[in-house]
Amino acid sequence: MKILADQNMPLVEQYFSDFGEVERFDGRNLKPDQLIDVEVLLTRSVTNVTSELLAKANKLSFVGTATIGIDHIDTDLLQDKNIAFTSAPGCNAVAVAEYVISSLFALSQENARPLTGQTIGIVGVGSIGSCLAKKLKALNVKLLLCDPLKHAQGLLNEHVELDELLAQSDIVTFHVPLVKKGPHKTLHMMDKVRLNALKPGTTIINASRGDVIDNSALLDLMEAGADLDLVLDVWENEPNILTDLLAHVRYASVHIAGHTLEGKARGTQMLYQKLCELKGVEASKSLTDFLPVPAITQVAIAESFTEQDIARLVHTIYDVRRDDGILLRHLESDGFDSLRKNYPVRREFSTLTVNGDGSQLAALGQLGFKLTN
Ligand SMILES: NC(=O)C1=CN([C@@H]2O[C@H](COP(=O)(O)OP(=O)(O)OC[C@H]3O[C@@H](n4cnc5c(N)ncnc54)[C@H](O)[C@@H]3O)[C@@H](O)[C@H]2O)C=CC1
Ligand SMILES: O=C(O)C(=O)[C@H](O)COP(=O)(O)O
Repeated sequence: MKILADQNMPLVEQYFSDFGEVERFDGRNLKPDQLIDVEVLLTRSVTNVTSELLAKANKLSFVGTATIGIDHIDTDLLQDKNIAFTSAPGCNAVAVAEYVISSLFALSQENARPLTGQTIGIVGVGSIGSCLAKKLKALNVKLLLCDPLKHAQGLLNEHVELDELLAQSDIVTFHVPLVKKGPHKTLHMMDKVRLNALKPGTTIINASRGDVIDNSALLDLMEAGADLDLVLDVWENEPNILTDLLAHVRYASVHIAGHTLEGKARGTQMLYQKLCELKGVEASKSLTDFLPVPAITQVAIAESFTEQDIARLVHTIYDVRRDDGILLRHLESDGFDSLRKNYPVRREFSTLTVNGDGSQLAALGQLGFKLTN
């Protein structure tokens, strides 16, 4: 069996070589000829799986994307062609939630404004939004949640309409899929009108898809002197982003919010599990077979600790400012995709065990750290 996999997908040889020969491809430059005789195609978000790409795919029976987002895949086409498909729902939800939490603590430190008491609006309350909400409940913040689809299904009681959420929140973070049309479209959900209506001092975090915010309208607003704190991981027209916007962004990164070692590896594993299911074989390999021991595994904490102590703990594992530095310093010379390809190893909070006593400790467990007691 011929298996074609994105060059930035970890552990493919380890998981898939029992099925056949693995070949790698450059995600943004896959050509139809490369799909001749390929049975399994494993992609990430940068490969558009369209009828043009599949024009010569004579043996393709399975397409998997090791991502949560599926806006790059023509799923109707795959269904028409009877090609099995899976994505990796939730694979990097923890990673994105931790990216947001790292950003919140960094801003709180730099703005000398504690998180406690602030109102945080989460737009899109699926895998990522709900994982984030659960973690944030440990921090005494007020949460507002907006997800009209879940609300309509009876799965979210406390839904707040987007415009109300924008008016009431100090910080707004987006976790919606890219939906280009229909009543719940998210393309330019933050258009010129909504951007202009934001309260001065609002923080906007986008780690969903770049097109959710009209980047040109945002640039115009920032150039006109708007007082907003921007944390952007995703951009319109990646990899050729609106570089003028960078100067106005507090933390700018190259679409890496989900790129923990665990998040990416979980994505590969989920595709492996699906292929095993389709082939009727046992999925015997698991993440623990492959993930290395992290550099720091244990830390002790005093019985009583402050928000600053939690921030230090969070930033011991991941400080978003490390990624901001990478983008601003290297974008022109290295390019967006090269920075993504060479992204330094990042681990999740759960790799750190916190030793301590006291009633406050549970909050660290809720944030995702491991506890001994
Ligand atoms: N920056 C990064 O590295 C990553 C970005 N993502 C992006 O984040 C998105 C969300 O991921 P998940 O939470 O796992 O997806 P999900 O599908 O579990 O949740 C998305 C939620 O958004 C809601 N939603 C849809 N349209 C909406 C609207 N107009 N207003 C408010 N809510 C709406 C849905 O009802 C759903 O509950 C993905 O589709 C992907 O595009 C995902 C992983 C990593
Ligand atoms: O899961 C998603 O959706 C994402 O956006 C990925 O985490 C990042 O995409 P890649 O380009 O690394 O596939």
